[in-house]
Amino acid sequence: MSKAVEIDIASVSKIYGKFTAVDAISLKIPAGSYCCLLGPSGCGKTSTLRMIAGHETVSRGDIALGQTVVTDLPPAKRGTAMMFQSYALFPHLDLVDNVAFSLKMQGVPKEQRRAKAIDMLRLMQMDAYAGRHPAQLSGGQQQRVALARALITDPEALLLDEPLSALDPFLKVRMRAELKKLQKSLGITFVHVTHSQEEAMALADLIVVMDNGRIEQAATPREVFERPSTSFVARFMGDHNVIPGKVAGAEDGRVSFDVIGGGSFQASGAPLEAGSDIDVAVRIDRVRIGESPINGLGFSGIVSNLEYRGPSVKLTIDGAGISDFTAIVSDTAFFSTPVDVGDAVPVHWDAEDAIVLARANS
Ligand SMILES: Nc1ncnc2c1ncn2[C@@H]1O[C@H](COP(=O)(O)OP(=O)(O)OP(=O)(O)O)[C@@H](O)[C@H]1O
Repeated sequence: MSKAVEIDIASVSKIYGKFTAVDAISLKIPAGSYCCLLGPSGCGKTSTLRMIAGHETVSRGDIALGQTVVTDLPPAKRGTAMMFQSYALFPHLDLVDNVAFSLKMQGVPKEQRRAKAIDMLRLMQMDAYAGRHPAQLSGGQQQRVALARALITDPEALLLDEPLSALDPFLKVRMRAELKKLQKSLGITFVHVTHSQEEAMALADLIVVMDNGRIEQAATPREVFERPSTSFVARFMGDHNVIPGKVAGAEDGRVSFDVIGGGSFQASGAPLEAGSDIDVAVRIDRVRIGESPINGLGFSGIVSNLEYRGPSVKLTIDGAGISDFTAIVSDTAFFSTPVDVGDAVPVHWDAEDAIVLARANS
């Protein structure tokens, strides 16, 4: 039943009064992919989603679904469906009438729309509850009904605004797996707004990291994790130490840099002019402790905090002008030579795990 379409966002801006919430973004979301718009509160992800849906006007630029430019079309004519954060179910209607609502608006005869609504409830394994009202359902069940209601129009793209935020942590993880399964089985394009890195990593084929109305990086979860393109992405994804410094020199794909008031280090990256301000990202899970640093790939510092996490231990270390440097080491590695808060410890990493990034614009 797949009739997925590519979503093409071309130089789209959203301006509220004098405030630019979305700033000339361009993005192609491949047909049939699961795309997560990810970023902190206020970065413009909901405005972007609402412009795709047609619930918000586009100030500049164009949006196309497949071959159709939808910029000026009303929501119902776009081939998209939207699922809202609060689910927006009608409390006075039973589940069948809730799910059948948009078909009623389209003038589909009662028997036909009820039959389709029951089919959709069956797809979401909610047909046994068809006669209930929303208040008689759990959060996860309400979410399934909201999905059935969004999918009843056979959309080419489903747009989801923080669909898991109302659920408790346990249910969140379960419904997340269901969303992914549903997207795979329907084969349509999903665009899902979230501020959770973990959620985006778990779900997306394409993660679009946004900040201040702009796209910082659009890539697969693995690329975003392994090769963050900016310091903002590295910091926001939370899996890197971001160390500010100044370029001292460069040769053979290595950049030497100095931390203000601290040590001199090396990282991987293209040559940059000496004196340029840079950030360097070091993967927190690739840092080793207890090995003497060589060739500017580590330092000696003092352990300022320890967190035991079961399979791993998180250490916070200060030294060489770097504060709150984080290392995640396996429990086995940690307990073979344990250290305590206040101990001096050498930390070490490989050159390919320290990458030069564009300095954050903030
Ligand atoms: N109708 C509006 N009028 C004026 N400003 C608005 C309006 N809607 C959103 N904004 C502003 O635009 C910016 C982007 O909002 P948007 O809702 O797109 O962000 P978001 O990334 O989805 O944030 P959140 O995660 O908090 O929902 C915010 O600074 C917000 O205050």
